[in-house]
Amino acid sequence: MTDQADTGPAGRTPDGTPAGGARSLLPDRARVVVAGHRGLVGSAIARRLTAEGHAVLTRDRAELDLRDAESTARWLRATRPDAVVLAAARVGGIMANATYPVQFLEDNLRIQLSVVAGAHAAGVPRLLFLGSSCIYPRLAPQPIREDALLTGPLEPTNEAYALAKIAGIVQVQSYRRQYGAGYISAMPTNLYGPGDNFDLATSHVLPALIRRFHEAAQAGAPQLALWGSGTPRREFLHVDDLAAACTLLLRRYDADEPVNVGCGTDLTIRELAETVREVVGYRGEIGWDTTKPDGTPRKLLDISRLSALGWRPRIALRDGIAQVYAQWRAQGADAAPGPAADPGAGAPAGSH
Ligand SMILES: NC(=O)C1=CN([C@@H]2O[C@H](COP(=O)(O)OP(=O)(O)OC[C@H]3O[C@@H](n4cnc5c(N)ncnc54)[C@H](OP(=O)(O)O)[C@@H]3O)[C@@H](O)[C@H]2O)C=CC1
Ligand SMILES: C[C@H]1O[C@H](OP(=O)(O)OP(=O)(O)OC[C@H]2O[C@@H](n3cnc4c(=O)[nH]c(N)nc43)[C@H](O)[C@@H]2O)[C@@H](O)[C@@H](O)C1=O
Repeated sequence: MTDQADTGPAGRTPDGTPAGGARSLLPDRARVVVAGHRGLVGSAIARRLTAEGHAVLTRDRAELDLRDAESTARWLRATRPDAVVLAAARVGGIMANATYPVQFLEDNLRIQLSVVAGAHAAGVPRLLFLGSSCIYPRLAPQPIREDALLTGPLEPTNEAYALAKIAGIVQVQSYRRQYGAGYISAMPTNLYGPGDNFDLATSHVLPALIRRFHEAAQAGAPQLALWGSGTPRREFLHVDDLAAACTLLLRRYDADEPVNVGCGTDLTIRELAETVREVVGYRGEIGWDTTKPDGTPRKLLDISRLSALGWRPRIALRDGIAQVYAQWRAQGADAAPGPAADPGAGAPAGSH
């Protein structure tokens, strides 16, 4: 069995070895702060850590704004965890990134400064920083290796966010180089899973397509216009697979270079749309609104570094989409009215 199976008895990893133990960089029953614990990624990592027998420590945003360096440092000093996972960030899809570059740059820089510096000041020995595949050059050779970082111009629609994330990587590397801190970075590809953001103005493509196809099917709309040309290629990883990679890295990885986390295969947005359409059961026509941006043409990650540690993704894309769609409907979220309803349904810019 790989290190990737879902759960095991408390205190043990899914491959049956102790969650901590002599070879692990994370002690048994570690106390781990998860910053961003209510988000897509943070909640999945918190579930995974709990399943492995660790204690997850959190603070809601209403009590602690992580952009506030002093309060964050005070909380980390009082908590003194064994490790910190930094999964708090301002996150969004292509339109949110392109529309609010100031917030994507400044909020993320401030959160990273607070949490990483605060963890070091509190003597926290392990920290995992979550970056993103958008840190790599827009036209990086595919699949993208970690050493492609800073070798070319970035994708303009998410340049501000990417630069904040690159600063986070360098910050983590600097604490390692200057102070010998056991701080590491993971670079996930596009993620999806339970608890994703379905707000059409700010979401990533996968939850947006689930919602838009669902609403178009409910309305009996004959056509639905999706964004861009449909030709960009993306790689999609279920967040539970990411969470397994993150706890593996906390246990086993202790080096300067970031680690890519992807599933190893990609598909076009058009192919993704066909898959989501089938899962949801929409029978109308798909059009493409080419006034909306495509973003990066392709960003498939090279995952050899992570694979060498024994990690494998387990959740097939179609199964994951069906799971997320079922969960979203079970939560009654599909019935929610409001401003996020899709103005594009039934009014495509062009059909193919
Ligand atoms: N989603 C994706 O496709 C990808 C995500 N990532 C990375 O994973 C990480 C998490 O992303 P994801 O889970 O998708 O994002 P979400 O938006 O789902 O979650 C972000 C979390 O950060 C918290 N947060 C944001 N700002 C603050 C703040 N000022 N103070 C306290 N908490 C704050 C949010 O709190 P609240 O819930 O209260 O709003 C939320 O819990 C990010 O670093 C992102 O770059 C990387 C690649 C792809
Ligand atoms: C994770 C990653 O996520 C972002 O980068 P992105 O992958 O370009 O973002 P996306 O998921 O929003 O779009 C992917 C593709 O899909 C197309 N698309 C079609 N129809 C819809 C649609 O309805 N909504 C959205 N959002 N996209 C659509 C869209 O035009 C694009 O071609 C950045 O935040 C970046 O910083 C980052 O890290």
